[in-house]
Parts: sequence; structure tokens; C-alpha cells
Amino acid sequence: MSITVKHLTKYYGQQTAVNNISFEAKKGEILGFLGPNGAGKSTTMKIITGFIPASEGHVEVCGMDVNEHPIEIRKKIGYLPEHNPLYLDMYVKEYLSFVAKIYKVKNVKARVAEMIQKVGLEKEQHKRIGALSKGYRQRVGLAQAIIHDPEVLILDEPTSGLDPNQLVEIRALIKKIGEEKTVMLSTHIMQEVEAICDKVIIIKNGDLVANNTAAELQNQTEEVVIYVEFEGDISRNQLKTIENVSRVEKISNSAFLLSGNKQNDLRKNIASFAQKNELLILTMKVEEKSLEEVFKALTK
Ligand SMILES: Nc1ncnc2c1ncn2[C@@H]1O[C@H](COP(=O)(O)OP(=O)(O)OP(=O)(O)O)[C@@H](O)[C@H]1O
Repeated sequence: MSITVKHLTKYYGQQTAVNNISFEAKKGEILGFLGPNGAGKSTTMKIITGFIPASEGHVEVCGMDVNEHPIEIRKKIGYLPEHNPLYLDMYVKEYLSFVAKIYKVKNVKARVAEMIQKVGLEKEQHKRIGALSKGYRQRVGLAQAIIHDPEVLILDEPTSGLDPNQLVEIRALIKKIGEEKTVMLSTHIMQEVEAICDKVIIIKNGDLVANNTAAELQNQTEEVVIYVEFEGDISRNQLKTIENVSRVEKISNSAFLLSGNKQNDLRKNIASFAQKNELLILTMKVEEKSLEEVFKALTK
């Protein structure tokens, strides 16, 4: 395992920020770490990277305890903190060389040039960091996180505040990096998880509420929703009489969303209802429950 977290708890004074959570990430996996504001994501990431100590529990990175091997662990981890603490007065190349030297990277000049190319900073490489846009600062943050070729990358909200184009580019970059490394990234954005993550962990008020693949999460719900469109107008009340239909939502006079329990195949009941009432069905399809809705249900 690249990351093993067992019964991790963190108290800040009286407050329990992380409450007895356990999870693992395999080598080469991209793990999405989700939760509402204040759920405990940054706290967990800071403990994994060895920046703050746990109150209780055990964290291993690449098979090593983070408390027992703090220096070794830092060589194996690349970390992009939530508030990417860049030195704004330094130039891009100067800063990356500085970081490379801290990590005792061999052939600093070549490595910095390689990172600049990898994260797409060629055009901005001679600028002062303070003069860069948010998206380019994030790229500098990513470059510093991978400059020492770590096995594990911890990225705290790497795409927050980016414009839609930058978002797509940074996601693609993370996905590419994830082909070789284990990545754990925190986010509020469900689509991000759908787009790049192999596994999803959701926390709420410090408690772990889900640990699944994105597809498993989508299937977790008991409810099925079916979109039906009839040839003519039909009333909501009529549709409510269909066996096992628990909810009817009107889209138009002839189109509705019918909900029921997954256990019952509502489509058959809808079809026989239409037949009995001599109605013609133009469209009938099962609606995919979005991960966004699953997230809302688990964290409300
Ligand atoms: N140094 C600290 N001292 C006291 N309380 C803290 C400290 N750091 C975090 N907290 C509290 O711990 C809880 C979890 O915070 P954390 O930053 O880990 O959440 P998060 O999930 O990363 O939130 P966000 O999505 O808003 O960044 C919050 O209630 C926060 O106020």
C-alpha cells in the first residue's frame, strides 16, 4: 500500500476535526477526498504529509510510519497545500531550483527544465511568481510537488479557483502524473472525481461516510428514477396509481419522472399501466443518479 490510514483521530482543543477514520490507497491509484467545508480534509492531508501530528491512530506512507521516519517520508511525498505557499518575489525558475536543492535533486538545471515542460510553464518561466495567474501558480505548485520524483502526491484542492479552461488542463495534468504515482486529492467538485479518480473517500464532520469506487457510490442508492413521456397529456394523479411508484414529478403535461425502489422493476408496471389505459409511451429511460446527488445525500 502507498498510503495506509488506521483509526486516525485529530483533536484541536475540544474539537474533534477527524474522528477515527481508516482507508488505504494502492500504488498507482488516484484517490478523491471529498467533504464539505470544515470536514477535516486538510487536517488529514497535513497528518499524512507529516506537517502536523495525529492525536490518535496510525499513518503509513510507502510502508513507513510517518512519525518514525519523518525525513524519509518527505522524500517519498510531494505536497501541494491548500494555500499554495509560494514565494511571490522569486522567479519561477529560481524558486524551482531552490526547492530542487532542498531535496538534494541531482542535476538541478535539467530537472527544473523538465518540470517546467511537464506542467506547461514554458511561456511563464521567466516571470516573477507574484505576476502569475492563479492557474499558473498552481502549475508552479505542482512542479514543486513532483520535482523530487516522489511516489505519493498529496494535493489539497489543486483546482480551486481555476477558470474552466485551466481546470481541464490541470485535471489532465494530474491524471497524467497519476499514471506513475499514487495521488490523493481533495476537492469539493464531484465532476472532478468522476473525471479523474479511481476511488472516492467522503468525510463529514470528521467521520468517514463513504469509501468506494465512483461507480459503486452511484449504485449505492436504493431509489430508481424513470423518465417517461406519453403521446398525449396525462395527470399526475393517474400516474400515482401505478404499482410501486412512490413519487411523481411533472416535467411537462406528457412527461414525468417516476420514482420507486430499485428492487421493483417499475418499467414493467409503467408499461402495463399504459397498455391498460390505451396510452402510447414515446420515451422511457432510467435516469442515472449523479454523484453530486449521492454526495449531497451522504453529507447533508
Ligand atoms: N489549527 C487549527 N486549530 C483549530 N482548529 C482547526 C485548525 N485547523 C483546522 N481546524 C478546524 O478543524 C476542522 C476541520 O478543518 P479542515 O481544514 O481540516 O477542513 P477541510 O475539510 O479541509 O475544509 P475546507 O474544505 O473548508 O478546506 C474545522 O472546523 C477547522 O476550523
